[in-house]
Amino acid sequence: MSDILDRILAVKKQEISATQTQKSLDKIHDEARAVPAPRDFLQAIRSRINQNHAAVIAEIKRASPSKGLLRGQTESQNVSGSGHVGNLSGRNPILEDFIPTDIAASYARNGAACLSVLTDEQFFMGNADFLRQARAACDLPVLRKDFMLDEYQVYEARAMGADCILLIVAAFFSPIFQHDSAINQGDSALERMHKLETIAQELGMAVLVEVHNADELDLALQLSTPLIGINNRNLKTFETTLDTTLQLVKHIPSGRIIVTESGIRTPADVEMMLSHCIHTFLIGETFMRAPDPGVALANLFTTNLA
Ligand SMILES: O=P(O)(O)OC[C@@H](O)[C@@H](O)c1c[nH]c2ccccc12
Repeated sequence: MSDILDRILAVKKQEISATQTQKSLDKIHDEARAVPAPRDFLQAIRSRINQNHAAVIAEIKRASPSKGLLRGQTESQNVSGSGHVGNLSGRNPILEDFIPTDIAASYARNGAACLSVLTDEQFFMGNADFLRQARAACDLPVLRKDFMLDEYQVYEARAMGADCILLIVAAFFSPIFQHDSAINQGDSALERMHKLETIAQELGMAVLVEVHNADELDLALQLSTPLIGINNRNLKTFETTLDTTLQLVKHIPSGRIIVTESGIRTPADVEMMLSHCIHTFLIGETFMRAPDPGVALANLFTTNLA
């Protein structure tokens, strides 16, 4: 039975070819060069750390395949059809409205370094418009959180306003990339990751390369980006353990910025990471389930760096 990452990638393959027939690579290429200049994602992280604060990449994620709906309502639940539920007192906070502009502004007010916005529609109920709206509502640089396989998606990311892309190493190790020549076009995993990184950098975007084990980390360290994400959630099984970060961090040379991703919930989790000199965090669910996501961020990060 194929795992969840393989299922997602199979859908991505269809999406990439479908969008490309609607809009050519040349056209998206032009759009990527016509949008306003990118914001400096790396600098935003570095300057928070230089000011002795943890750098938080705060995520806007409406749902996930493992947890279902995290915030807001689905179309069928939304009786009014307006996208708003009205201000009922005493309601469950997770049924608060999902309004990307409000969430982004709250994250920015409460000290986030950057945003991450899920744009995958089918598995995460995300949308490119959520990224556009969130970015327009604040000054923070924004990561397009999606499953990248093809150069088309990198241009598409910039065209929607993204300032950073995610490269998930496991995606390039997957059977769909390894065995489907329509997708790999003869490239090895490393060659394709290099190509996507180069395009992103030419467009002025940063690259967050995500790993989950030592083999993936070997490949990630061959890229030039300093941003290494360690995902505490295994995308094949969806099991989460913060130990993943603690194990892999030992193998990362100095000079890289390590981002601990997923499953961070409590002040004790944050303290534990800080005590291992990990200063950059990517957090979604904990904030999305809170009545006000930005306030939840401020409450989780109360201490300065040592
Ligand atoms: O909601 P969490 O457990 O705080 O996790 C956020 C982020 O790390 C997670 O959404 C994520 C990390 N890597 C990904 C790759 C694809 C989709 C989602 C992700």
